Amino acid sequence: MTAPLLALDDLVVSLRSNPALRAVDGIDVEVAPGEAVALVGESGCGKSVTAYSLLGLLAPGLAARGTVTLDGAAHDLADGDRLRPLRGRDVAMIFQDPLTALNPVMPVGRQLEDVLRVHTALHRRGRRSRVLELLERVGIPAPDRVAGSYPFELSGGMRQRVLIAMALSCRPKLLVADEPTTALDTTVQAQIMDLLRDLVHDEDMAMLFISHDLGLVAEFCERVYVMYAGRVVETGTVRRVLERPDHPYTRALVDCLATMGQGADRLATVPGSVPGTDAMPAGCRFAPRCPYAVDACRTTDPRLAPLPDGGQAACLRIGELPDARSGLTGQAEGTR
Ligand SMILES: Nc1ncnc2c1ncn2[C@@H]1O[C@H](COP(=O)(O)OP(=O)(O)OP(=O)(O)O)[C@@H](O)[C@H]1O
Repeated sequence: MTAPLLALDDLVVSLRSNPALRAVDGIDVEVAPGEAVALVGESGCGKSVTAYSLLGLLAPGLAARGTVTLDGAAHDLADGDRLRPLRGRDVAMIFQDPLTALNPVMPVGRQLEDVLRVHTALHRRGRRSRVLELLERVGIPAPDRVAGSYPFELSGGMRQRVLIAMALSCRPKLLVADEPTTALDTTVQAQIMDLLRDLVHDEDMAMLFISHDLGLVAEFCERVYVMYAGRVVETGTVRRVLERPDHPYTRALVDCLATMGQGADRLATVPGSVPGTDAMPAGCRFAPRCPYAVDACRTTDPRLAPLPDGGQAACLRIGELPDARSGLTGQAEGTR
């Protein structure tokens, strides 16, 4: 791999009230220039906390440690304030709910101009025309009218486009997108995903895409990190992970996707739930929900290890599990 654009090294995020409790527990993530990489997992696995850490935007009750290296320059993640200059300039983020990220009492054009004033040397007229150019770039049909609108006057899809324009305004090298389409209906969701795909391609921007939706990840990303209970449990190319998921948790997620593909009328879910930071099981954190778990899984904490066909997974029973393809529909062995 070429030198990564982004490397998160041994990120740990703990609760200030009790540092023994960890929302993220020692993960490494790399993104190459121009690459679209996903963090995937159910709600509560630590995806958002990971993204916020690298932008120095963690909630006050949480503390990060570890290193982020961006374009060759290393930064200590413990010092969120020092990460601030990276925001907007090198890394931009778009959020789940665009309404909370926009100022409700200022027209969106002015908000975009403000970002340009802080981060560029453009003069007033230059900023004005750049705002219109950016709004046009993100597919807003009447940029002049939209620039003068307040956020509440725009639809959810339009607001997300405005936020994407804001993220693009300083030509960041990396776009972090945290569930950017969750709040939108399906048609608009597809339009926003198409827009993001085009931008990543045309602007040669890298993307860290955060989602619980393996289907979106499959369409959109090249590599994936599957997170469970604050850890990365599997990583590899999206293609390999979807076709031959190795970790039982990834298999369960892929299974849900396959069930939905077969026209299930309910959203398929993995039975059980992700443990909270104060209830992490000993041994493998997925063992209580894992159909393949044996006694050793409940006492030994598995570490990521290379897989024969590329990527890595953290499971004691890799190699003993049934073929992943049959694992999609097959039953677990009677090994409990
Ligand atoms: N401010 C906070 N204080 C204490 N614990 C937190 C805080 N924010 C998140 N957590 C905990 O950290 C863990 C990871 O949460 P996180 O929001 O990163 O998960 P996620 O995978 O992004 O889920 P979602 O898709 O719902 O955002 C969870 O156990 C959560 O309860």
